[in-house]
Amino acid sequence: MLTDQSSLPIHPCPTHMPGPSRPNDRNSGDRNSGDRNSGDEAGDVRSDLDNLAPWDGPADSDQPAPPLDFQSLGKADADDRSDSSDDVDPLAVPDPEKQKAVASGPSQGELFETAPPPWELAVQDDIATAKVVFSEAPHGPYDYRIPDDMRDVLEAGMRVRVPLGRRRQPTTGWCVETKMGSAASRTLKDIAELVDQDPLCDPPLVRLVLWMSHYYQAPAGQVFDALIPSSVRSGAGTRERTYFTPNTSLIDDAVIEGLPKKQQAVLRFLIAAARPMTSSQLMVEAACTSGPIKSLEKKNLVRLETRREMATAAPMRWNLGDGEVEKSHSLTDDQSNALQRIVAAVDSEKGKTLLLHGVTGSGKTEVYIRAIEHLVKFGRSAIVLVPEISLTPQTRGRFERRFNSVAVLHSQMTPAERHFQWQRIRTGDVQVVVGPRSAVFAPLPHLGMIILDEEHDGSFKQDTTPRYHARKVAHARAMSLGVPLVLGSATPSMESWHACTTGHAELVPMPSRVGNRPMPDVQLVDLRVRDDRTSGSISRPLHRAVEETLRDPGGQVILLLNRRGFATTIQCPSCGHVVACPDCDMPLTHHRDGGKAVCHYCDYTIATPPWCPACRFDGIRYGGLGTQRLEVEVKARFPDARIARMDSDTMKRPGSHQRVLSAFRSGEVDILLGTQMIAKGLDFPNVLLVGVINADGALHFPDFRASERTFQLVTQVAGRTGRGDRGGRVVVQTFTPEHPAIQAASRHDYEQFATEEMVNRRKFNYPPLGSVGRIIIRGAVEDVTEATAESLLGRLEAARNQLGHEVRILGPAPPPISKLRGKYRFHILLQSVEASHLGDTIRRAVETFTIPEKDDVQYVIDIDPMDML
Ligand SMILES: Nc1ncnc2c1ncn2[C@@H]1O[C@H](COP(=O)(O)OP(=O)(O)OP(=O)(O)O)[C@@H](O)[C@H]1O
Ligand SMILES: [Zn+2]
Repeated sequence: MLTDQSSLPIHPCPTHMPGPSRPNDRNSGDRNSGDRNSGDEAGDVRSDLDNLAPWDGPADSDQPAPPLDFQSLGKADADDRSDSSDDVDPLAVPDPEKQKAVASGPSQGELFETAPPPWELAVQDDIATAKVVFSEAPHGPYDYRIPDDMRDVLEAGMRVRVPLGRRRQPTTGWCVETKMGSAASRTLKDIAELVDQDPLCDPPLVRLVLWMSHYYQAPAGQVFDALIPSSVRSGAGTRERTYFTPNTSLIDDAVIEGLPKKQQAVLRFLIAAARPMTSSQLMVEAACTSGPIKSLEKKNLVRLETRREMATAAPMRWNLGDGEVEKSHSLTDDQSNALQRIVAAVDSEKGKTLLLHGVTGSGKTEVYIRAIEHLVKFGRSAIVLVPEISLTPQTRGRFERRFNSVAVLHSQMTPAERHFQWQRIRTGDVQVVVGPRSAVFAPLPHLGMIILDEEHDGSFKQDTTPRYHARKVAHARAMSLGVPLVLGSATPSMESWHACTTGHAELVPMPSRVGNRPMPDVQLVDLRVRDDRTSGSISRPLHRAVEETLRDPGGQVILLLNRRGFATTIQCPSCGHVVACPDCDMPLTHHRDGGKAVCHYCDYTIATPPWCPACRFDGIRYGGLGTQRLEVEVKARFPDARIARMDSDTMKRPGSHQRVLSAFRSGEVDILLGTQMIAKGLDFPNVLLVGVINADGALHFPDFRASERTFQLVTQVAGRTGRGDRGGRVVVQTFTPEHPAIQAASRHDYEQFATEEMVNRRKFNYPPLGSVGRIIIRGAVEDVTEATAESLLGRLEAARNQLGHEVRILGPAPPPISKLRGKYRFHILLQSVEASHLGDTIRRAVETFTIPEKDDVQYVIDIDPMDML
């Protein structure tokens, strides 16, 4: 990859490194690292930003690199686009040396005043070095010498143990590059030890790590940790076994003849077996005790080799005897057209993005399956990413029945299972990987396609470092391998829709439902109209509709309320006091089971106070509506109906999700009520009515995506009905029936919504028309935190001005959650039409930005944030 050695920034052995990130000062790197165990935002801490070396080589594959100018979807931030406007490597990371006006680290010149004499250069050419990054601060990269005996073994993507600073024990890091010759080799320390025998990441994945590290401004070591599950890193479910082989160089007939009888027998057996054997295998098969084996070992006539192996056999395959059958349907016209276009993309062997815009119930899954069937014929494999909640037995079953070898990854696997699946995937045993966002990293050796189902779903964005979006990473990975990326949704994200209008993705519409079923009728109930209102949360029209549906034999109802708990505020009617979380300043939610008041941001829980904690007034009031209160009301209104509630409170135990859904499927439940969990992907033909209790819930958030979320939620939940031959209808309760998002959802009109929404986004160049970055600053003392935010703002403005980039910088301001887990929060928003300008500005600003340890303030960079809370 690297050709011009002389221009390399040399990262000398850490102990010799001056400057702010000097690792021998143990604390300096951890300066901003805060409390690593505090949950969501833990660990996503910036200290010194990586001095990334110039990883700007071409892709390893001989596939032509696709053009990269992919507005906001997968724009890989290739700043060196000017070099070659067309063939830009999607994983290219710009050369910091080219960009840096002020070098932050020591340059080669500063370190070595005189050039080494030529004879030394000749020797140095023969020195192999490795670049190593760390997940804990200091993050590197630092160069190390590769000892001769490791030269042929060490590759990028392996873990190594190396001396770091003054630490007594070697530190584990990831090798990201090996190369020959280094002018500074005299000062380099040796790699102490290899942790892995084989790389855990192949070269394309290593490049993906480096690209993610650059784009998301996260330490490469932490990106590796996100890529390689901890169960794999720790070898969960494995054990070490020692194997014996004959030491042929010392063995001849005379030697064997000279041995005692038992040892002779064992050695002959081992030679004849012609494979390495463990001592227990030998003892059984050669019918001996451990004595002769030990003697042979002492005489050096057998060689020992330890290997780490899976201790357990395959975890059980999903129990397919669940009474379901998977029919292979004859395709609808929409489906065959969509399939043709995907197959054409696969056969073109080019990286290409397709957006499958299929209305709810159009049969998108069948298209994915057929497309994968096409791929598997050529020995290739696919990744299917789904929202975690869609990993229901229904989805698993669909894939497992149609392919011989499927790996389903989900959050309830044991570490050993996860490791086992990872190994299976890596050996090329698996045709299809189905899983949530982290499955985008599945190490399939012959990856031929990536599919994101429900691509608009918020769960594809990770909310801890590295704060990646699986769609963007999937795009980068697919394009670098030259394989298609298929995005599927009934309500595509504005990003993906925009990519189609700019020619960066191909739109594949599926406008009709399977069997030409009509889309369900949607009735809007205006909650401002008195006559329709009741004292509860279910309006008269919705009440009537539920009654009618329950009278229909087998008719089922889904009710959506996107708020869990019983009451969302606990307020004193006398003094107005609201019971709030002391750590987050957010109102506590009353949960009836157990009489608890819970903070939904940090889980802080107290017994619900019987009187006002402020004025002792005896008559505290529960306001607002959660799913628990709705359940109580529904039970009272429809006493004969069988009701199930589905939200994260009732779905805590493994398998509970599946139990409720199969009860609903088999007709043992008449009314299923719950949060957005029930809005996604469910396919039940007897659902004749969907009720939305409050469509405005998400509308008034201070977030430019509020309309989009509302449209998606209402459209998706509406799509759960009318999926059988019995039709279906939808009742949506709202205080703003005239809102464009609600209007468009009521007509199932995505295009109308998208067109209007794009006009709004254009006004302020919000994504997808521009890029947004967010920096959250948090600390224990409010004004110190604010002052830190202000000084970061100054850096950002200076960086922008130096670079001459057009970047709008807003803030610092307190976000809606202005206090979380006892820390005050401020945020700064950055906006730019060019993603790379935004990234450069932040990178430049934080390069030398350090916060005094005593301030106890940390900051987090979130590129393409999905929420502003
Ligand atoms: N060609 C076909 N003929 C008959 N039934 C089909 C066909 N294709 C799919 N189906 C069935 O139609 C139903 C809906 O399919 P699927 O769940 O894939 O839709 P979808 O497009 O993913 O919908 P949603 O976006 O609402 O989740 C499933 O029960 C599936 O088995
Ligand atoms: Zn809290």
